[in-house]
Amino acid sequence: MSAQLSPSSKARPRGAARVGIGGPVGSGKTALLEQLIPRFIARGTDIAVITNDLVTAEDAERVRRSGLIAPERVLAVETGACPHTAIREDPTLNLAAADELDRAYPGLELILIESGGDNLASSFSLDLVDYWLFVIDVAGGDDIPRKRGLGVLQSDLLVINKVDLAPHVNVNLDRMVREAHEVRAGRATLLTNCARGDGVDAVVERIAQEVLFDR
Ligand SMILES: Nc1nc2c(ncn2[C@@H]2O[C@H](COP(=O)(O)OP(=O)(O)OP(=O)(O)O)[C@@H](O)[C@H]2O)c(=O)[nH]1
Repeated sequence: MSAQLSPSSKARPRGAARVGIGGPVGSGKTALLEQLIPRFIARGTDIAVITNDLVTAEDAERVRRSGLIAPERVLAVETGACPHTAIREDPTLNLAAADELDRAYPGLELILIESGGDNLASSFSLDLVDYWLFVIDVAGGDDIPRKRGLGVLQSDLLVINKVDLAPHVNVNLDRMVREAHEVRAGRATLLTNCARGDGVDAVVERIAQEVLFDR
């Protein structure tokens, strides 16, 4: 596919599409990233990654060490105390990192930007991303969709992760999904087990269709 067909190309004629991955602390954002990277590489998508951490580059180091992607294609943004500032109010650091990747890799098609772990109200600026995922997990409780956090309501794709844990934490998955559909006004919701990779192909497919326009 050509990145010139992506929505991002309208704003940035030669740039890669930019996809945000946000969500509460520990919901599985990095685990999802680690499942997405090999799938996009296998389908021939030219990708790079930006991770956001509070005061370290821990997530970036984890992804670099994983061997899933060339380490130089993974940039770290250190956000300080407020992870959401760097993806919403003032995304300057992330924009600079994404521009740097665009310059370094002229054929780049997709940049995955993982936010630091935050709360249910976090969201991405559309100046930074073309599309964003919000990752919650069943261990946080099946009432999360009912709490109507901004991430749950407004993300382009809601990912409910750790479905394998549902029986162990007394979560009624059917009800959780139903309530997610109710509050999201038709926006997509997908279920994953990022420890095993279950459900991740559907996430890739969704991004390919909606961001890369590549079926
Ligand atoms: N059982 C189970 N564990 C998972 C799943 N996905 C992630 N985990 C585990 O959950 C923990 C947190 O996962 P991470 O990927 O580090 O979560 P994160 O959202 O990136 O965390 P922060 O960056 O600290 O906000 C790790 O111990 C993962 O192994 C899943 O689907 N099922």
